[in-house]
Amino acid sequence: MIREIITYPNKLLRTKSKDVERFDSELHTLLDDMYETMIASNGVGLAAIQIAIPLNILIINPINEDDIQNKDDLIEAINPKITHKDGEQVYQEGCLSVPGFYEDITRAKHIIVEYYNRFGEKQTIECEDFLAVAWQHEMEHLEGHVFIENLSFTKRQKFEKEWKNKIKSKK
Ligand SMILES: CC(=O)Oc1ccc(/C=C/C(=O)NCCc2ccccc2)cc1OC(C)=O
Ligand SMILES: [Co+2]
Repeated sequence: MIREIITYPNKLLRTKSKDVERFDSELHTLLDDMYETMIASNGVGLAAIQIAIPLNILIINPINEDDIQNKDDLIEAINPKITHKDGEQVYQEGCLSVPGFYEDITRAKHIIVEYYNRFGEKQTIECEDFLAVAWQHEMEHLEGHVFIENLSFTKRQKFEKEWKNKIKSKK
């Protein structure tokens, strides 16, 4: 089912998530709910903490070259660890927990990640460019960070001002 996505500055987003211990049907339901929730909000990536579950789980469903978000390309990662990163790239990121705000963020260009799939099988993925951005963005959520924390002081001030006006205009 579709769950509520918590948004900045909800304190829960600052939680450091814990490793998954059991690869059971409860985990599978959570993964299915994360997928439904992400797709319903036009997202390409989601970490469990964004639906208030402090577990090291993230999903990424990249859009392919034909501009289709194919479920065949869905990545479900449990207890992921980045084992290697190098290079540098800038990408304009957005986040379902910071709706409507986009900013250029610098991250590693190429990474290697080890993680477990929904059946507890160990996987290793090597990726770069967009997929590397998505992985690093979602992995930051597991550490209790949101992408705007990478902004320079001045850009962060600009964001906070915009965000306050946005929330005021909503009320
Ligand atoms: C108003 C609003 O909510 O705008 C959005 C903001 C973010 C998003 C999705 C962001 C997202 O999936 N981020 C995952 C992390 C990521 C960032 C950059 C590149 C790879 C992976 C969707 C939005 O909704 C629409 C309709 O575009
Ligand atoms: Co995000």
